[in-house]
Amino acid sequence: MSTPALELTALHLGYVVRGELRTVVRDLSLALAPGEIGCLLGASGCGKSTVLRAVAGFEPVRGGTIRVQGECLVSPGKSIPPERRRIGLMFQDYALFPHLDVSANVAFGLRDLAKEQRRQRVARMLELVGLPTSGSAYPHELSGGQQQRIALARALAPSPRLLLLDEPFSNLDAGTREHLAGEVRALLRETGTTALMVTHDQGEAFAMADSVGVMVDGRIRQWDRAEVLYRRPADRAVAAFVGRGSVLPAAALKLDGDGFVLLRPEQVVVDPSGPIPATVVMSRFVGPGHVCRLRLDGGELVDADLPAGPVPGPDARIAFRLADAGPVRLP
Ligand SMILES: Nc1ncnc2c1ncn2[C@@H]1O[C@H](COP(=O)(O)OP(=O)(O)OP(=O)(O)O)[C@@H](O)[C@H]1O
Repeated sequence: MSTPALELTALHLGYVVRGELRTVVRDLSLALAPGEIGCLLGASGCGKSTVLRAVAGFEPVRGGTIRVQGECLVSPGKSIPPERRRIGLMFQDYALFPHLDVSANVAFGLRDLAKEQRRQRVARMLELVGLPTSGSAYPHELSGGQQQRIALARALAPSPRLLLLDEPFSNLDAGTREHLAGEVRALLRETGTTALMVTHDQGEAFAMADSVGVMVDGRIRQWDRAEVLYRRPADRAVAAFVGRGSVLPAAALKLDGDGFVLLRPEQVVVDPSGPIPATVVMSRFVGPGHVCRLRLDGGELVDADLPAGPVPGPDARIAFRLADAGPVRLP
């Protein structure tokens, strides 16, 4: 394998609170190939922003190493300062400078370039993010989505070796978020930029990333492609965090063996001759079909996505079978 663009090895991170070290990230390792987009996905407080801040150089590392393109930035006793890391940032709390126009914002990291080169680079970046005529606008004159594109242009302008994105679209409405995530992904591809993003939003993670790490309590539980996380979650915590579904004892679905299985809503097939009886608790039209909640006779609740057509009302008795690609057994 070629040298990873980013390599975190056995990272330990924490904060000193009232004189005591509180570890919040434990033994975290990951590697991104050149041009790869990775994402840490996890609930609030799991430690994902701390990882990004440590890679940027804003948090001390308590153990482990950070390498970018093979260069060691952090190891025991060594830490290269943030301004020498050549890493681009798109952080929520690193908004555009309100008193500078768009061109000056994008030019911010280009002070080493001659004036004409700088002007050309800014124009190229504004074109890249689809806002070629916005150079003289001020941030407050732009929409939230446009501001994020300018923030991206500013981050990419100095050709960073790595781009870090912290919940980059969380202030935007759901439609804009999805659209922009797709656009930014295409842009990073076009520029061959390696990126590490963090978010608690699965939609954002899946829309952007090649590889996603689900983080629980300071550790990566599973690092995989989105589809693998969805279809073969490594444990119950990942199963519960990624996608909709129900974690049930195998016996509740009349399957052999002990242990638990993950049943996704699309794996429930309503069938009058199916082996599993249930009662409809709730059904809601979402177009083109319905989302339903069913109660099994043992009391377990199951989410089901039913296709378009008549849907039994609340309290109706139904029966279902499992789709061929049935539930996944969980360790
Ligand atoms: N400066 C700090 N001093 C002490 N503890 C902190 C500090 N910053 C964060 N923490 C704690 O570290 C843990 C991880 O915080 P972090 O911000 O990395 O989580 P996160 O997963 O990014 O959450 P969010 O999505 O809410 O930003 C939390 O328990 C938080 O309270």
